[in-house]
Amino acid sequence: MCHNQDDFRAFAHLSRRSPALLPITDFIPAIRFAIPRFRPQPGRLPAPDAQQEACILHPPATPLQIVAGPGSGKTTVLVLRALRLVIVDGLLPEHVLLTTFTKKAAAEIRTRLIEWGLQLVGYLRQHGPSQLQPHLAQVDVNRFVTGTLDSLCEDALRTLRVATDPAPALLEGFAADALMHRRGLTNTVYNTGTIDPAVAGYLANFTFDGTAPGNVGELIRSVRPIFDRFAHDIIDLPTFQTLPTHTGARALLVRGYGAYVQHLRDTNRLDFALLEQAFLERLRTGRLARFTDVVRAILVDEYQDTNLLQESIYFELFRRSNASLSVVGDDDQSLYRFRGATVELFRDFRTRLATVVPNVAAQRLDLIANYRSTPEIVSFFNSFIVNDPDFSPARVQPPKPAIQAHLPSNGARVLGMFRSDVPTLATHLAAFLHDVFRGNGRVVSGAMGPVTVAKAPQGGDFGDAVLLAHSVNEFTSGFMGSTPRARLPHQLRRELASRNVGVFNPRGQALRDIPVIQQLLGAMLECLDPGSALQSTMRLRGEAQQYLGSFRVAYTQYAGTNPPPVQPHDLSAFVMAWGRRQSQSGKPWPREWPILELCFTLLAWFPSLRDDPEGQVHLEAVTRAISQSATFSPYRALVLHGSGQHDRISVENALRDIFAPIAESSIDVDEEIMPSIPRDRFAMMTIHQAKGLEFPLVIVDVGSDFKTNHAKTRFRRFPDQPSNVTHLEDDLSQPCSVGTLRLQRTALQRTFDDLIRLYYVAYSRPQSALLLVGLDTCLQYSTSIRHTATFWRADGTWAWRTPYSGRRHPPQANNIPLELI
Ligand SMILES: Nc1ncnc2c1ncn2[C@@H]1O[C@H](COP(=O)(O)OP(=O)(O)OP(=O)(O)O)[C@@H](O)[C@H]1O
Repeated sequence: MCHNQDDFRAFAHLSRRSPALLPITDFIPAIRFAIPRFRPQPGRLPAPDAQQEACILHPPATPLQIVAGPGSGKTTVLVLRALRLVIVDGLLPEHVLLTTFTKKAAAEIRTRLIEWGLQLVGYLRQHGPSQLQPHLAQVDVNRFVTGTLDSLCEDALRTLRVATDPAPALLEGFAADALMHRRGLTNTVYNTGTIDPAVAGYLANFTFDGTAPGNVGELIRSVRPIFDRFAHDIIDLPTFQTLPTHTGARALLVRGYGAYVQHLRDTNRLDFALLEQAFLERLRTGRLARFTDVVRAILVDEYQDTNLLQESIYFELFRRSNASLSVVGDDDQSLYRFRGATVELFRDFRTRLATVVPNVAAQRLDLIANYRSTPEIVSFFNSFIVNDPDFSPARVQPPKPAIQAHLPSNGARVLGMFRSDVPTLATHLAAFLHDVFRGNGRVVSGAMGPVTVAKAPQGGDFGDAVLLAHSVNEFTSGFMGSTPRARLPHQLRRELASRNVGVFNPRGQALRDIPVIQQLLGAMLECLDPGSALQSTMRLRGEAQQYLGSFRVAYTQYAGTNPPPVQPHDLSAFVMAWGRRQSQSGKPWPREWPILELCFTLLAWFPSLRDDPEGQVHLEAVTRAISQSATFSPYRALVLHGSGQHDRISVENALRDIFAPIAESSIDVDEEIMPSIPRDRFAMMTIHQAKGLEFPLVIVDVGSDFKTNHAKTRFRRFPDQPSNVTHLEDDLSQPCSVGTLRLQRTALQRTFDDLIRLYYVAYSRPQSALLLVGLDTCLQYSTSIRHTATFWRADGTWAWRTPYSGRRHPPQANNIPLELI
């Protein structure tokens, strides 16, 4: 078989015991000599430990699945394994591909590879055997191929093209949505201002509240996940459109999808889902030979969040390159079902790989030693993950053993702060944080006596703490005209501000609601289209008109304060002159003016967008919207002058393609834009964002939104309905090859699984202290507020409550494993 011949060629290289290279038995000692953090020290456990060593030294020719608990050093292991492939097995860094889930994690891996790689290579150049030297002379540790799978696909498609494959342009979310609307949905699903009723009826199954999309914005938001899933789930479209229910709607959606994909193809653009699809297609048709010929090792981090399309890419790469394959993940930390992540692909990795590549038997190794958290925290998240017996079949079989704590105790138990209302909670939490980071610490009771929760003596600051929540929105969304209410993140921001402490929560509000962004956009609007002369004649949706109006008002009010600089001209004068296309420098007005340049010029009057870390993130979101609009908007984000009717149309296009999407909240603040946050800021982030991170003090909001057992909040704590994402999985199960795999658990079970994994990730982030916060109604003995995060089980039993002996039940649950402060 061709595969086996290739196998021989590649693995002969990998398993060669060449005397020219470092013997495998010398690798770990070399690490310990060369890299300071692995140097043995009295009182420190040897690192890497025995389990990590087994993973690093595992033979490259046998695919490896590492099931790694939180804080078990999986990144460490991946990096050392990659270095071993170079030093022991003679690969060059450019042969080794390492992928992970986020750009941030990829950057972290790269930093460690380069730092440790340089130390190791430097050491071996001096102390390694002479036969190793010619190989080391070729090793450049900067050449490891690292990134997210998307970034690697994009790179490969761009750089490894044959002359007939043009370089594709990659579209960001809102640009892809705009084209999906214009080229895919219009004239199929959406005709002359109306959404096809059959399609609306079908989509209602997957909207959050079960109502059909009522306008184009909602239509786009409900269709996008379906189109993405067509690619990620590798949906067989002919089967999909002949399913017995909603057949007409399915057929229309498939037509719309076809038109959208065709348009992108014709104009040589790709959205993110199609990027991976295009990569796989080229891989399969042998058009990426230059890539597969070079790859000798593939190491994948965060494999538990892989989708079917990505799995197909990895398997195809493996099949074609016969590279050494190692995947690392933690089924208990899979969080991205809504993006098509399918934890079963990790759970069943070995059997799935064997199906695709016969005669290959992957091996599983577990990493269960935790080097991040105190034993009290480890024991807390261990008991959390086994709390609900109904969850256990969802885990890797057999489940990895309980995580073992390796750090010493600091005496503190897991803490809880529960108050009667959010303002009190915010005040007390701010006071606690202030004591810890600005005062002498806060004394709490520990199992062995009082313990002081205090900042690190050297350099400890607010940057060591984080608030994690399912959502960090600072306000509730106003419902039916009601005023939005300030949530814990906002109340805490105010409380900390009153103590002169800044917060970093750039995703706390939609871009369109941030006052300084409103002022900037209003100024830009008044430059482009003074007095709404054009805007008022355009057919924009009500929400867009309304917000664009309020941007202009925000600008007018701000300009009224005559903000500096006022020399050589003030803000109003600049905007008015721009509106008249009248140069203030006496030069003739250019024929084309990039809107991005207008934005940057205006920044002179908006210093917080330049200097404040939150402002920088918001500004970046706006400038990305402008530059992305240039990829699809007919006038490429330019304003024309002296070109007749094009002058007007260029402005109308800018309003429609840049400003309206911001006004309709179609542009997100990218969670990966993270400027360097000053250490004295207190960060708030979603649990999703915190994946892979660690902090000395982690505060998890488990209940500040739950005063009563309101039906509307159940999906966040104790769902009585399957989530819309699991509904969609069910709907697509037949035309998807992993459909039945997912259906091994009911949609409601999967909805619970997602919540359990979410809070498991949250509870495993802290190093020294974990504090759960919420309203005290959540802890009452007779509470009706069930919540997975507070150890309720799907069958309605509650681990924190045990039978009482007296006549009246106690006011508070009697088995709460928290030190309440
Ligand atoms: N053998 C070891 N001895 C001491 N510390 C270690 C060892 N291995 C890893 N660590 C440390 O443990 C912490 C967790 O490691 P790492 O960030 O690689 O975890 P992870 O497995 O990726 O975690 P998660 O899955 O929760 O994101 C890091 O601070 C790392 O330096």
